Amino acid sequence: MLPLDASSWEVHDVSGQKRKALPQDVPLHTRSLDLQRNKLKRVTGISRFIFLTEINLSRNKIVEFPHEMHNLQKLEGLYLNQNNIKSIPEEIFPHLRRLKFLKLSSNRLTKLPSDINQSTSIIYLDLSKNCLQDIQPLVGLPKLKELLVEKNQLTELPSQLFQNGTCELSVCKAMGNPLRCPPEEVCAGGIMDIKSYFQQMEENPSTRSALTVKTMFLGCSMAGKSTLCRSLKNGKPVAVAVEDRTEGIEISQLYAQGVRFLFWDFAGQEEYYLTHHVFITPRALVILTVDLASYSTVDPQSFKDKIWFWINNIQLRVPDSVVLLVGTHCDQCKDQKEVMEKKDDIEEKVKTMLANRRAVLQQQKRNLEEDLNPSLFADQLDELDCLLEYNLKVLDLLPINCTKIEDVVKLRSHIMTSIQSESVFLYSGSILPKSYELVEQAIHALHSLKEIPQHGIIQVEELGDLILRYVQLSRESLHSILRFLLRYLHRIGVIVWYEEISALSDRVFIQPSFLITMFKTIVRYDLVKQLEGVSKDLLMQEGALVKQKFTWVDDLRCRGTLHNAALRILVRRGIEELIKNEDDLVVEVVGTKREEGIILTLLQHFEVCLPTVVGGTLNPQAPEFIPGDKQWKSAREAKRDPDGACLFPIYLKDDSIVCQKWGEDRQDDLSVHVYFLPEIPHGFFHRVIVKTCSLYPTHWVGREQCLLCCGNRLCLVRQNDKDEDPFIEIRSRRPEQDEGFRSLWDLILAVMSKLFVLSRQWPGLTQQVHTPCPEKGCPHYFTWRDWQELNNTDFYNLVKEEKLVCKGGHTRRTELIFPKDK
Ligand SMILES: Nc1nc2c(ncn2[C@@H]2O[C@H](COP(=O)(O)OP(=O)(O)OP(=O)(O)O)[C@@H](O)[C@H]2O)c(=O)[nH]1
Repeated sequence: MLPLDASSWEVHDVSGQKRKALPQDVPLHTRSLDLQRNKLKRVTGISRFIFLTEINLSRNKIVEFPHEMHNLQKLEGLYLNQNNIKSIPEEIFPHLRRLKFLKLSSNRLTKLPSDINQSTSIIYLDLSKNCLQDIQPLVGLPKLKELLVEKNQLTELPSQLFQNGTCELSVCKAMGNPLRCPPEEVCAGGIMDIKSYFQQMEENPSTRSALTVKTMFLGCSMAGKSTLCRSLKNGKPVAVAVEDRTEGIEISQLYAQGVRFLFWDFAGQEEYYLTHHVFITPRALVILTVDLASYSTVDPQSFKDKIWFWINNIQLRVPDSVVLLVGTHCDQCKDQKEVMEKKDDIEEKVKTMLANRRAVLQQQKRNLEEDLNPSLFADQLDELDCLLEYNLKVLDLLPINCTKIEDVVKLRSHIMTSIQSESVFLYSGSILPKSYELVEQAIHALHSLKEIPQHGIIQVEELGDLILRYVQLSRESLHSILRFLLRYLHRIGVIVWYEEISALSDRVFIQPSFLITMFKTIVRYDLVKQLEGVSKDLLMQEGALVKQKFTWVDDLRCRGTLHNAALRILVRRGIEELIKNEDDLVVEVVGTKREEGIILTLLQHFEVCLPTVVGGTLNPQAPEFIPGDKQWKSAREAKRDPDGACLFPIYLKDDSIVCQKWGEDRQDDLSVHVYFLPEIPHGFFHRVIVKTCSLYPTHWVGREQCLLCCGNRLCLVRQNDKDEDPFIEIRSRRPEQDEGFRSLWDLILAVMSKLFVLSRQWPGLTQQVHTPCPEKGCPHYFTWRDWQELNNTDFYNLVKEEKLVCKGGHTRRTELIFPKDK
């Protein structure tokens, strides 16, 4: 663990020994002392060790920064991460002149000592996961190269830190702060973007902070989201006909009192909900709409469907959002008393729900801490700490009648007050240099002057060239800010730019609603009907026959599979209804038999669908999966066939195919349970299917189960949310001939690593892996260490090291888990 090169007699290791005080037997000449993972609350007596060059006190319970540290003048490396330190006294760092490496992450620091910059040798400084509001004291550290300040309460970074000449910073990580200056999107681009931002600020300062609020309207179907959205925009009630259901997402803008609102109205039906993750971005204002007239205080399901489901999903996906509850249809309630009763009931239940979640996480933390070997769970404990730090703000419910003008006005001013209150909505303002504003204005101007096509799809490079005609900026200056600006505009909902998808990163969608319209043509509750309605002419354009249409309809209905030719027809029809004579655009979006279009790339990227070969039998010749072996041939090649078909798990109706192939569970099946905390998010399993199946040449899928096959070995993945603690089970079956036993575990591990990659898309989620104890009648599980490491660890060693003991005291033979040892 210690990077310094110390001879063994100078190194003293007393880590992980549950010590509450410094051990007596540490030799005075010790150079490197490892005390991590103990139970120290104070560090008294450390000043005797004046030869120490390095000390590791991480993962203890220290509450005060040890004052005696100032005596350790030879100290070069100091680890104090994962403690409970709240403050650091003055007069310590000026004595630590040789200190190069300082790790103080995961503490409770609110302030830095003003003299920290007198510790002039510091090269590496980790202050992430604290509560710091200001890091100005760091200005003046001449050798600082790497600065980590993620997940604090910083609203600004000191510009002096990034001026050439005053410091040598080459790495700065500052995500997870309510930053305004520079905004977080700048920090996401790394040190060069931050430097460029401050340079622009110097050249084109702006004191105005741009207040743009992405407002997402969520809630059940018919709750009144579109009505709210349109009424707010018009400042008076706008009636929405019952048959005028939102499909996908509708976007509109409102300028009010210097604030720009971007309203994203999400359709409430389930089919649409499963694509929302494509468009939900963090730190938005969420208006959760509840129809109060149909809400029941006595039926628990009512709260569950109308509120719990939504808050839970928001919490799992964007845990740092602010949720404003709005109760509609008040006029259809009996009287004011009923409205108030429902309001109180909802608020009370929301409070209980949030408190319960917290309690579950805390209990889970205690369970892990009390385990025989808590150090195995260090990473999971950190993750739980992170979840506990997230604080979804749910504001009180505002009851309104959408048909009354006073109520619409009341809601508008309520929203204004909420976002202007800093404590509620920290993220609404970003301070941008004037040049950024000019570039954004230019983009809008170009669009309204039709220099950017109406559909808004344009290459980043072409956009850059057009902007240069409107804004007086050098090509280099524009180049240095354009990517940030696109990232920023994407986050606030003005444009859509999928920077992370390599096939699309060179394209910007200036008009997000166009993109959504394309989505709507495929992801919709009545897709079967749409497909049935495809005309002969449209079929001919694609070179298809009426007979084929019936096959498509049948495959979609029975197997949740949509042929790409059918997809092309539906999307083309959707586009042509909007835009005429844009053949190139149609090809770009829809694709051809040989080349995948934008829409298919997006649907696959966001795991809405999985390219698939339907059916297939066991193939004993299929290559064995060897983790880490890049040469392994998976279904990937078949995957990107634009003339193939795609499986849409959202359209799957049952599990019959899987049940039929798998039969009954067997006693000697190996099984692993992955528990998700606080629960498995809605739509998660669909994406599990998409991710895992894409790895295997042969698979069968059902609504909550999928069966994978590699060679002649079978692996079943299924969701179980019927028990109190929901889990995903991975069951693997011995083949008749035993020679492939090792691969069973490989299959399991491969599926698990996919599961964990996927679970990272839900920042409000954590998971734990268990293997049920095979001892007859034993209800306990073997708990595994954190599997997140799977991707970057040699997991053969990881598994080998495990000594699995269940709470009933049974040990599991490791060779059963890892037969390579035999
Ligand atoms: N009387 C009354 N009717 C309302 C109120 N709010 C909404 N409505 C009506 O309820 C119906 C559904 O409203 P929408 O705004 O379309 O609901 P939505 O949540 O957007 O529904 P989806 O598009 O399916 O997601 C419409 O006919 C509205 O006019 C209200 O406060 N009072």
